[in-house]
Amino acid sequence: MDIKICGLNTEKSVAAALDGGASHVGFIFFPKSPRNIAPEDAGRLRQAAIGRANAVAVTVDATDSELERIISTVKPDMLQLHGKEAPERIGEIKQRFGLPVMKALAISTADDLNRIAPFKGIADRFLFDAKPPAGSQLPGGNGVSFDWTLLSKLPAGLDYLLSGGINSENVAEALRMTNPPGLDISSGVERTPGVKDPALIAAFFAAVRRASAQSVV
Ligand SMILES: O=C(O)c1ccccc1NCC(=O)[C@H](O)[C@H](O)COP(=O)(O)O
Repeated sequence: MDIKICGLNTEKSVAAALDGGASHVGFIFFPKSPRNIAPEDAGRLRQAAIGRANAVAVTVDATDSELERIISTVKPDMLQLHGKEAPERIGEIKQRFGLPVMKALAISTADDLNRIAPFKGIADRFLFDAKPPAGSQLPGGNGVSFDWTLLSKLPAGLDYLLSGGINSENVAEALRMTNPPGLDISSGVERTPGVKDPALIAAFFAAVRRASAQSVV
């Protein structure tokens, strides 16, 4: 199963994610986020992931020139579009930059699942996150979960990461309820907003391994 640790901004946190077995390491390019990172710093940190994990650049309604700067500096393996990007815009971005795209969609009701269809065949993957709480300036990284039972209605075979408020305590339940192709976690492995804790990252991977072992028995 894929596991993306998102919002990394130090060498130690990248190392903890890679040592734990992360398939994806995420870097946030959104100035209002406590996890925002300069492309030059992300470009340096992502070196450790080469040959071990995919580097994901997370942007929010970025312009072509912003994307150009991030992509040329960081050389990510994938883009995560976490804003209000329409399917047409995603098609343009894919054509212009030639990178796979993961489209983030916020889920709070069964109706939100209807927003998936227009992106099928355009987005390479989905990331299902919770809606930001009232007053939050962040479209992601809010540490809140949505009702995972809604995902029982997903089209079969859809490739997605389950995201939003996942942590060591609830990951077993998340896996049991949704059996997702992948997981994404950010604030659940932080000491304070924007500050990843290598010990919490290690504990998270241990919790995933325990949960996976139990599901095999
Ligand atoms: O994490 C952020 O600060 C952020 C800001 C703007 C857009 C997206 C952002 N995060 C994207 C992610 O993929 C997070 O890992 C995801 O939202 C889950 O976060 P959390 O609920 O804290 O685990």
